[in-house]
Amino acid sequence: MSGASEASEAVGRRAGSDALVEVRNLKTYYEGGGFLGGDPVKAVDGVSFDIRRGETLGLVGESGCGKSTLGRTLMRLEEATDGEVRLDGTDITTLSGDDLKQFREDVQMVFQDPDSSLNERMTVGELVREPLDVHDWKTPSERRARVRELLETVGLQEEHYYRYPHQFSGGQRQRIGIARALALEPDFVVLDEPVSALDVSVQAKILNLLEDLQNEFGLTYLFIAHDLAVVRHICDRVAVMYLGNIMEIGPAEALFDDPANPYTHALLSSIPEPDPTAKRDRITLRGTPPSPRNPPTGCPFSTRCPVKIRPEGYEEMDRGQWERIEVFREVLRERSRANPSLSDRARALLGRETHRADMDDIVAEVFDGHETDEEVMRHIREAAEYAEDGDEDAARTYLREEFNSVCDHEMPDQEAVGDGRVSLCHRHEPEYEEPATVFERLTD
Ligand SMILES: Nc1ncnc2c1ncn2[C@@H]1O[C@H](COP(=O)(O)OP(=O)(O)OP(=O)(O)O)[C@@H](O)[C@H]1O
Repeated sequence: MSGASEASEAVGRRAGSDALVEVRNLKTYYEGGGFLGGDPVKAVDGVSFDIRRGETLGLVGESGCGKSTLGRTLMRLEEATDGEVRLDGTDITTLSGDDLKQFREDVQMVFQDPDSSLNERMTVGELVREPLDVHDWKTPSERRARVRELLETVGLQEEHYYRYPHQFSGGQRQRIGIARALALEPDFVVLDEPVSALDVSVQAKILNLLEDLQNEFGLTYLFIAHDLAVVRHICDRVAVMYLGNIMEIGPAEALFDDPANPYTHALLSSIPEPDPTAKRDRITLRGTPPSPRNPPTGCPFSTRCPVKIRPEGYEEMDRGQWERIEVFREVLRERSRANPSLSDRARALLGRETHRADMDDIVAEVFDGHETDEEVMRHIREAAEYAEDGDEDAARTYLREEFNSVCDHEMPDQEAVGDGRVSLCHRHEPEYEEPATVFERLTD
């Protein structure tokens, strides 16, 4: 069995058999557009998880990590590149004809921005009735009655039927969006940032409504959000996404109280602490995520991980020095990814110097004013020379070999880490220290 399918089996066993949605090794790539094509954007890059009947699974992560793409793939609004999505046991990635039509009744999506998802020229009644019309649901008079019932269910009044969306507040417009989503009595609803565009006071009302509706109709939710406080409040379990991968998934309380994965740790560390006297390990995340066109070969988080496993001989090096080496490697990665401008290429062809940042300047920028071991500086200069000669690949390979870490070149397995949680990190393997232990040392 391959590593990926073993992980999938493990995820399935842990989630039990009450899963409504089962996702296995799902990938959604956007083909490189433009004249020259290029590498695809690996927006979702091999995720496996279950969503149990009647639960709310939160999906969190920084902007661009693939949350919406994952949600849209589960809805068949994007085509999966590989892997499986089963809804109630049926793989939906290959459905067509009547089966696809039935699927479109069973699943619905609520969007962040009610303004852009509601046609301003339709009345509220027409908007809520539209899905019923499209699916030829029962008779016209039954549809009208259903719309009235739905308006009441989401807290709108019957007289709103003939009004237009622009006559409503943001919260009311989101209620219209929710009524539309519920029209065909779905089992599974993807809520994509459903309250992010609303005032805080309105957010709470919409969240309560969503909870009430879930209890009343036995709905299963995937709740996509960047606001971790909202997620903690409303979700039973949470999945933390980074660069197209799920880094950690598990019950909300356990995951928030005692994050197992270094990325979860760093993400939670960015939430302001309500009690300023409370002790919380603060870790600032350096840099930005790598491009999903060109993700790291090993662990997706390896280029920014504060507790990355270090090679022999570097374990005891102080944090600042190790971080500067990591920053220098990051600069080289960025430099080799950045396309030289046309004029730079022309100058290079003519044998003239280009305007790309001089390597000596970069080395000085990163290392000057800090104490660095002689031996480390020798390696840095050697790599800088390769880069200066235009061979960035050789520079990167040189540094990779010297500062080699398992995190750089091997994808970790999904490991069970207690309390029903699964986390993607080499540090859960027995020969390494757990992330929490290293974090504690770093923040002492
Ligand atoms: N239609 C598309 N074509 C090409 N690339 C896309 C497309 N849609 C999204 N992407 C890219 O895929 C990656 C994941 O995007 P996605 O919108 O799924 O992330 P997200 O986590 O939902 O972000 P946000 O929180 O900002 O909405 C990003 O790099 C994005 O630029």
